[in-house]
Order: sequence, then C-alpha cells, then structure tokens
Amino acid sequence: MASHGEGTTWLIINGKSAQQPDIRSAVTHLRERGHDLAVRVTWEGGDGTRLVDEAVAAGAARVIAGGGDGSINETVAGLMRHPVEQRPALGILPLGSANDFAHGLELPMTPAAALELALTGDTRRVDVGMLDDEAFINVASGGFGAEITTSTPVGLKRLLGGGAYSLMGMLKAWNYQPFEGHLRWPEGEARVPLFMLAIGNGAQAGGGQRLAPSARIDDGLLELLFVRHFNSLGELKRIIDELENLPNDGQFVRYLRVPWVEFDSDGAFPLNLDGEPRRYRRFRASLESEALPLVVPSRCPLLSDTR
Ligand SMILES: Nc1ncnc2c1ncn2[C@@H]1O[C@H](COP(=O)(O)OP(=O)(O)OP(=O)(O)O)[C@@H](O)[C@H]1O
Repeated sequence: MASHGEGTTWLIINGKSAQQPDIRSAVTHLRERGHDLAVRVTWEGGDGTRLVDEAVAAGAARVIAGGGDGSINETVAGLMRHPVEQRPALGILPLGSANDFAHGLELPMTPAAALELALTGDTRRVDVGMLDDEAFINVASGGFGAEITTSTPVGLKRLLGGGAYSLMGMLKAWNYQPFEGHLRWPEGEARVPLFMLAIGNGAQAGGGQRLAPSARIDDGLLELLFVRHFNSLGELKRIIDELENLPNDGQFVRYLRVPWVEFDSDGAFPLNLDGEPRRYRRFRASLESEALPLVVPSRCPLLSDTR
C-alpha cells in the first residue's frame, strides 16, 4: 500500500450536489484538521476533465471526484490524459444516483466518511479500461444492458429474476431487435445476434446489476459477458439459468476473462461507458494495467488480494 499523505488534494464536485450542507461541513472539518483541500465545482459535462488538468498543473497529489459514475468517468478521463508518472491519485466522494463503482468498491457512502477516506486513505494501482481511446473505470454495458440503464426504470435483475413472461412481453411490445455483429477476443471469435454485452473492469452497473461479479480492478483483465439473442420463453428461461452460473461457453451466455475484445456491429450499437450512453459501429475494448493510483477502503472486494 502506498500512502499519499503530502501535497494538495483537489475535490472536483458535480455542481448539482455542491451545496449540500453535510459536504460543506465535512470540508470545513477536514480543513480545520489541517488538510490542504481545494474545492472546484463543475457546471456542465466536460468541466471535470478540464479541472483535472488544472489540478495536475497545480501539482495536486490527489484528486477527489465528487459525483456519480459519470463524474468519476470524467475525472478518470482527465487523469489519463497525463503521463502515468504524473497522475495524481483518485479518491471518490459518491454523490450520484446509482454510484455503481463506489458500491462495487464498498466505499463509505456518507459524505463525511467518504471524504475522509478519499483524503487520507491508502491507494492501490488499478487498471483503467479503454474503449478505443476513451477511458472507463467501471463497466461498459451494451445492447439490452445499455437500454435498461438508460431508457427503462426497471432493473435487469428484476426483469430476469422475477418474470420471464413480463420480459418476453416487454421485448415483444418494444419490437426489440438483436444486434448482429462479430465479436473477437484473443482465444476466440463469434458471429452473434447479441442480446446484451458487458465489459467489466469493475463489477456492477445500471444501479446494482452485477454483470461482472468476479471482476477485479487490479488483475490486468476485463470480464466479458455476452448473451446471445433468443426467440422463445423456453430459451429465455435457459438464459436465466445460465446467468446464475455464468458458464464460459454456455448455449446463450458466455463469461470470459480477456485482455481485450473487439466488436464489429452491423448497425449502431448502444453501449454505456460508466453509465454514459454512446453508440458504436465498431470498437476495441482493452485495458491499461496499473494505470492509476486509487484510494481504496480496507478489504476492498474489487482487489485481487482482498483481506
Ligand atoms: N452543475 C451541474 N449541474 C447538472 N449537471 C451537471 C453539472 N456539472 C456536470 N453535470 C453533468 O452531470 C454528469 C455526471 O453526473 P453524475 O455521474 O455525477 O451523477 P449521476 O448521473 O446521478 O450518477 P450515477 O451515474 O452514479 O447515477 C456529467 O456528465 C455532466 O454532464
């Protein structure tokens, strides 16, 4: 474990949460204890990345992303623009609605405890996912996985766990079409009508859906989950069974650990990058190993040697 006790820390906080009284008092309290904590507030998308540049220019040792998964993604994107040896450590103050990455790390969720850990906790070097040249730290989820997190309020777990009938009905009502394309990874390839796809550095997305349950952020690998499209209720029930066990070569479900994966889609494929919606005709997902020092709690479940 490395400790970054010295140097300035910058808190880059999403403006929509910046005026919360408990955050103000947590900042005041930590400053009174002698911590050198600068606070900057974002106004709109893109500000987080630019503020990281200012923090690096000012020589910050640590940058805390105050916000949800989108804010963390922007901060990571900013940090990755700098050479690896100049990257400040990343801390997280979870203030989003889903906070999937923070929950996956089992960070404290109250502002006072989260901010104190972010400022004073130990750091570990973790991997950062790359989708072409865009960074993601948690999960890229595509196909139905992207649709559920952006356009429906219903969770995948509830849909798949609770009612095959209602999911089938909903897909019919939507006239849901599979995404035809070609997947390629180091040991294999598949031409598939895809129902959904998840690429995990972290473990969960979409507000608690554990799509990559055995993901570790320091293992140099991505978890790849993909589910083949289905046509009947019987096939859907089979998928639900396979999702329980996550076979590496199931009839519908495949769950693999890979250093990279490429997808060539016949159409524009919806993919959420750390929760932010995108569309791609083709992409390559890969990993930069040990790219970023991250503040982690003790016994963090996303580390390989969880103690
Ligand atoms: N001052 C602001 N007011 C409103 N939105 C902002 C502001 N500053 C940045 N944003 C937007 O907020 C987005 C990030 O939101 P964030 O991830 O922090 O919250 P969230 O969507 O509630 O989190 P989660 O993904 O965990 O549910 C950025 O992409 C940016 O477009």
